[in-house]
Amino acid sequence: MMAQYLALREEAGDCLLFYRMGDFFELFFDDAKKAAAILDISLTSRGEHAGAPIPMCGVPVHSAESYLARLIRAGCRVAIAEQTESPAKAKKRGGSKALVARDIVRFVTAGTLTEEALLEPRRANILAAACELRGQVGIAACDISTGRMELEECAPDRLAAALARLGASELVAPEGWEHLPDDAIERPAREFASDAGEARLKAIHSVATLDGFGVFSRTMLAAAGGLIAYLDHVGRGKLPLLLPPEVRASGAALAMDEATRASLEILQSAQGGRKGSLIDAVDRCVTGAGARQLAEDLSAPLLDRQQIAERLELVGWLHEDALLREDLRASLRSMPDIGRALGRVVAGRGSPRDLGQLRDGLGGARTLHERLVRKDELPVLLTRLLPALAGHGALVDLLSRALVPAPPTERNQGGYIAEGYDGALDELRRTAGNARRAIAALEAKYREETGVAALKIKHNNVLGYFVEVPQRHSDKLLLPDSGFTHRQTMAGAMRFNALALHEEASRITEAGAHSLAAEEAHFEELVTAVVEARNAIAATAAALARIDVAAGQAERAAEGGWSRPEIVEEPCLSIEGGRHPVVEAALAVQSDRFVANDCRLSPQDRLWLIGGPNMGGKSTFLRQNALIVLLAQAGSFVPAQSARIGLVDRLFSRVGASDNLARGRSTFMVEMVETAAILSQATERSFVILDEVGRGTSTYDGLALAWAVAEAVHETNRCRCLFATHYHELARLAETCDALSLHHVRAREWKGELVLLHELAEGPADRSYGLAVARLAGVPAKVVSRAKSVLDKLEKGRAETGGLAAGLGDLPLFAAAEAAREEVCDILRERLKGIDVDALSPREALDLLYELKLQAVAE
Ligand SMILES: Nc1ncnc2c1ncn2[C@@H]1O[C@H](COP(=O)(O)OP(=O)(O)OP(=O)(O)O)[C@@H](O)[C@H]1O
Repeated sequence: MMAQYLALREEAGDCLLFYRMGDFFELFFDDAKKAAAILDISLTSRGEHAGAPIPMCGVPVHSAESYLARLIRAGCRVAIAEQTESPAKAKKRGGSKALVARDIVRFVTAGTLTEEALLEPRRANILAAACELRGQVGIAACDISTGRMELEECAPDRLAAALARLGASELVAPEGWEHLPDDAIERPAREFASDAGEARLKAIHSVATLDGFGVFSRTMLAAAGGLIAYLDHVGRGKLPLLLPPEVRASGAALAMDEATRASLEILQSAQGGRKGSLIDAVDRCVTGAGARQLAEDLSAPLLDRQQIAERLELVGWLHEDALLREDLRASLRSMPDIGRALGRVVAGRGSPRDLGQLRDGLGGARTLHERLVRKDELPVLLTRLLPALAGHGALVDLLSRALVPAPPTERNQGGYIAEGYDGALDELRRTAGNARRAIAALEAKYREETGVAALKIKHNNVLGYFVEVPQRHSDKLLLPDSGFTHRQTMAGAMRFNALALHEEASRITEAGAHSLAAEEAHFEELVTAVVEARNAIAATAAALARIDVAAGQAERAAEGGWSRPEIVEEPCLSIEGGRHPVVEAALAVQSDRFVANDCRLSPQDRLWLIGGPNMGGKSTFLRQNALIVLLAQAGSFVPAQSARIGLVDRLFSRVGASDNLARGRSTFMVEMVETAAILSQATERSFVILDEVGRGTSTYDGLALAWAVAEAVHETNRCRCLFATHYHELARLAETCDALSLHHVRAREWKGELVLLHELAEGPADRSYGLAVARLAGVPAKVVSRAKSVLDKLEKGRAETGGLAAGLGDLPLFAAAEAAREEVCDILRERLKGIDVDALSPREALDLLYELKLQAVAE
């Protein structure tokens, strides 16, 4: 056994090995230690290896799923080694000591789950593959629980942002790749071959060319090849559901990098959970599929005004008609998750219950279609979605005729094919039923014949049917001519067989086996019918999800008094009465009111410097505007009285000195790396929020950096930007930057107490209130008073010297300083251009070089 185990262990690689032994999956050696610790089960030992006891732990097969779920959540991957022959067969093959053959039948990994119990209903489960070809990165992503597959291509420096958008549970990449992302599972580089990828996709979808699905680059196909090869590996050759791949055009979505996503807490709060995130505050979907679609929408808001308008039109339509919305949501709520049921069926892990879910879901979609199609003036998006809801009539009828109303999750007991579907099956069931009745009649007959009133006919899995009498009444049945044969003696009872009973029991067993086989055959037929219709079923699931998202957004808008944003081309951002959905919800819990604020950015006034006290609401204001942009471009209503938004191509959010120690960089370093990314990437169509950039270093350095960054954003990037800062000195930028204006969050000191008004006003902040906030926070009065005297001294010094920013007014503007440097370069460039290198003698060339060098240094 050890040799077999070690061979499988080797094959399992870095996965834990679940080694099937009878009714248990056993784990040995380090696997056992690791699993026992994670699962909190006892670690025992069995036998010896190399002179030491072998650590072992195990989990029962029937409850393996919940243990697997915990291991996967803890970041493990598991190889399942099953017995591939029965013990009887092994004995026949190799005698009584023969070892049952075992093989790894499947790998269970975070990205390749299909089991309902292991998946979160409201979250997509993405497996991604990435690789590089000729300087471009290809990414293939799929959710095998629903089969959706997407291919994209990007530059290597966009890889992190693309992966952040996908939020994959598992990522595979070629081993040794220069851009190998953290946490990627390394796979042999040869698996990422574009030819093989293309061939596999064609074979999976039975097409001669992929042109019908879109235009795919070699890079994308190479990534697809890597993805499919990995799926082959984990499924041991059995592929899950894969729908035709879709191309995600680069630039189709609002670009957001990882830091922006994290700081805006879109799908996850800073604490790591869904609670406190944007999606938690906006999700009113009634189906898991709707919630998954919403998460995708929020992760990749649109850039196409037409598409955004179509989504908004549908939300608006459902917003206006509350009755229809409620009705629609009630129907959707009762519908099963057909996308995932389909995924399981196609992966070969479907159950009768999954088929029942498909029947109910597709039937529900058909009813919804009938109801909606009768309405006048349907929104464009809905008219496009509606056809996908119908068209499954024949399949729904087949499933309805074939299945019982509530089919079980297990197939081995049968009983899921409905009566009337198959005459022969009904006959078999009748035979079994008759035999059961005959057995009941036999019991009465035997009682009468033997005169033992306590005689019973019972059944168990070992003996089958038998007659049981109390020990003291057994004499009569033990008589040689009684017609009963003794089978077993128990404490206080005796068990017998009888010919008539045996005959009836055989009839039941035989009919049972036949009907089970008949049901099994019907199950396979039904699965085939579903598999054939897989693309159409997936389209129905997607349409239902999209309708649920829109209805949920309409519901959320009605609940919170949200409005429909207007998306325009010119780079403006006019938000009246904007609110932060998460902060507002948190305040509502404590019955506090959120103070709505306006934001009015335009090409003439595109950078707002926002000052004001700590806790005054600066960060909240910055973020709420970013979130409103994000929601609007995702096609949602927004928490504002009105919003006019110039389409944003990239969204950046930076919070000064946020903690990112996990990456081993100092907070200030992180802040600067992130700021550098903005300065190099933000365009005139971008929207940037910068929250206290520069605060992570000394005052002078911080102020200098904040100053230069604000100037560069104003002069070079020319994007819309909200810049929160504590440096009063920055206010002087308003003197030189004409599209920059000063704002502050208001506060008042009233009877010595600080009152934060959370209200945005024009003009610079008058003072910091830092000490007042410290007092509010409970810093001891003695310390605050000492700070006050230090502050007085500092302020006196500032008044005398002109303060930290003294003299900065004479500094040439960022662009002007840059231009001066450019000029020098231009003179040199001009001279270089004029040189005919071939006409120079070596001596002349050397002289020229000296001259140029002299000029460059002199300038
Ligand atoms: N518009 C608002 N209406 C009501 N309460 C608000 C508003 N904005 C912020 N708050 C409350 O004030 C708290 C602090 O807000 P926020 O973090 O935005 O302040 P800040 O000015 O960025 O502070 P700091 O400078 O210390 O980072 C929030 O957690 C919230 O409870």
